[in-house]
Amino acid sequence: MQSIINESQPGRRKPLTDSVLIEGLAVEAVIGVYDWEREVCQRLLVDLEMAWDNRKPAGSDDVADALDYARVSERVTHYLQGACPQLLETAAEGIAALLRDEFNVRWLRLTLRKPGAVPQAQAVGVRIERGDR
Ligand SMILES: Nc1nc2c(c(=O)[nH]1)N=C([C@H](O)[C@@H](O)CO)CN2
Repeated sequence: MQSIINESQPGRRKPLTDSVLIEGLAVEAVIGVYDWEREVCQRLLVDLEMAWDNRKPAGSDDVADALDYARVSERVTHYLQGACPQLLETAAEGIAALLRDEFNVRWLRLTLRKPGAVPQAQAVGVRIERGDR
């Protein structure tokens, strides 16, 4: 008997359970809503979990099959240093869009922290999830 959830149906993708991680990527960038914030660089910390099928790179031992966390880190840094948004939300959405468009990441969870923003707090930030695993 056919089950109600049939993953062998054409067009139906199996959820990806593997991930590639980047944690605590530190980037100095212009970001903020106040005038003084447009004149200085502030530290941002990026945490990323990105769905990826890690079986192929594990089999080939070839970084070309992997989601290269070094290339992603470089691209995210470059984006943040060029975008100069006011809000963390805007920055987070921009990063999510480029990961999906340029790196073919189908699901991601992104946490963006601004450790210096509220002196009484260790860090403040936003977290988003985009796409489907
Ligand atoms: N949800 C948000 N709240 C605030 C942000 C932000 O990006 N997202 N930004 C600021 C200021 O830029 C702040 O970081 C200055 O300390 C305030 N609130």
